[in-house]
This record gives sequence, C-alpha cells and structure tokens, in this order.
Amino acid sequence: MTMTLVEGGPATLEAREVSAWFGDHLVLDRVSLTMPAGRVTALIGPSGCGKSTFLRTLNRMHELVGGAKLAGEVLLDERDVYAPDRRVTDARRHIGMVFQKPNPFPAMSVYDNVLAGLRLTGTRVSRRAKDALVEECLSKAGLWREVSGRLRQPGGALSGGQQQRLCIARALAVRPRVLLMDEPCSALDPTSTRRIEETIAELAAEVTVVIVTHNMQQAARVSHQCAFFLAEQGRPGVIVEHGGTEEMFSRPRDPRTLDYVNGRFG
Ligand SMILES: Nc1ncnc2c1ncn2[C@@H]1O[C@H](COP(=O)(O)OP(=O)(O)OP(=O)(O)O)[C@@H](O)[C@H]1O
Repeated sequence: MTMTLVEGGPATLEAREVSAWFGDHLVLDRVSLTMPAGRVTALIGPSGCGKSTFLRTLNRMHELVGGAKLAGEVLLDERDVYAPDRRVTDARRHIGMVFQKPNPFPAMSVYDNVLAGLRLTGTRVSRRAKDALVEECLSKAGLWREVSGRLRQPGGALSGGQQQRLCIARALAVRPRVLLMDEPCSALDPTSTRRIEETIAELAAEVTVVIVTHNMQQAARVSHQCAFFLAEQGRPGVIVEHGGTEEMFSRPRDPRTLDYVNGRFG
C-alpha cells in the first residue's frame, strides 16, 4: 500500500506551566512559553538551567529518562501532546529533533538516512516519491548540491557539518510541524555553523524552529524571539524574560538578561 505523506506546515507550540523533575530533583518550575508558528525561538541561559530539559519536554523525550516526571501542558496548535489519547510517536513525528552531535546512521547510505524516519513511522511511499522527497529534504537542509552525486555513499563518510545537515534532512522527511534543535552547531567549525544558520533561516517559513544555543551571536542572527532561562543558587530553572530578539539584546527588562547577553556571566 502506498500512502501519501501527511502535509503539515508550521504549528504554534505552547508550553503552559511546565515543571520537570529527575527523581525528586525539580529542574524546571512552571515554565510557560509560546513558540509561534513559522518563527525561530532561541532558548538561552547558563549551563544547567534546564534549556535542554525544557526542549525534551516539548516532544515527550523527557519521559524516556527513568524516574523523570513532568507537570503542565504542551499544546501543538492548541492540542495537548500529553493528552491520553495522543500517541507518543505522533508527538515525536510532528515535533522533530536535531541533537548537539550529528547522529546519522553511519553505515547507511545518505539516501536511506534521509528516509529512515519514514520507516520508523511506518509510512510507505513509491520509489519516485522517495527520490523526490530525498532531493527536496536535502535541498531544504542546504546539502543537495554537495551530495547529489554521492547518495549511495554512507552517511558516516560526510564531514561533521554535512552530517548535521543530513540529520536536518532526515528530520524534515517526516514533515514535522516543529523542529527542535539542541545546540546543533556546537560540534561544528565556523563555516559549517554558518551553513546551518542559513538553513535555519530558510526553514523558518515551513517549520517552527526552537533552538538551544550558548552562542549569543547565533541567537541574535537566527532567532525572532528569545527566552532567557536561569536557575539561581540551586533553585529550579525558570524563564526570567522572553521577547523579540532585538529587544532582548538591546533593551531587556531584567538586568540579569542584560548581564547574560553581554557575557558578564554564564
Ligand atoms: N538525565 C538526567 N538525570 C538527572 N539529572 C539530569 C539529567 N539531565 C539533566 N539533569 C539535571 O537537570 C538540570 C538541567 O539540565 P539541562 O541539561 O536541561 O540544562 P541546560 O540548561 O540544557 O544545560 P547545558 O547548557 O549545559 O546543556 C541540571 O541540574 C542537570 O544536572
């Protein structure tokens, strides 16, 4: 049976009073944030303040950790991704993720890497549709021109930056409505970083992007809005302030935000 791929388009993601625990350790305390459709939201803040944990609550990856708990709601276009009738695989298909370290399947071809997510979701498509999808996703990830002649080579043979763009292409192939990126450039050289940033800018029109970054220039370059997380003196992480990126960098309301974006701590 051949199914057509479900078309999505960017969705608004809204976290309402999200708290997260590892065992008894509360690491996020009632965090609320709206990540608007088709925009890039950057999560910034010092190490250990809960940015990655927050990101993982958004597509139900937090619950994969033994002993992890969560309270609050995450709404994808107003529907709770944690609703009892909502399948966890649906949440993860609609809300894709790209990790800090590029993680393509190293022995699998570039072509098959792009399509790997379709297998996991059980989506079957014709050969011609697969070819078109591979080209489309690699193009959107800014990689097509570099790899169009080596689609049968293993994913592990690409450079680190190319591998990360391959992971972006793989995430796009299941047509997510939101793409979560956890420090996607931290393992990459400046040229590859620039390519990924260009890719993010191009993607924003069709997928909502939420990116964790320690690089303030990167946050300023790629995001439309920022949320500043902080966990003070052993307390759980909270959002101190969020708003338009330009405003957050030039005239934030909270002095701690100003200190952080100017590199005075963290
Ligand atoms: N798997 C885990 N088990 C137990 N505690 C964890 C786990 N993952 C994270 N934590 C704790 O949760 C808190 C938030 O960590 P998290 O990784 O979300 O912060 P972060 O802001 O993303 O940090 P960084 O910028 O260094 O990646 C920290 O105190 C961390 O030690």
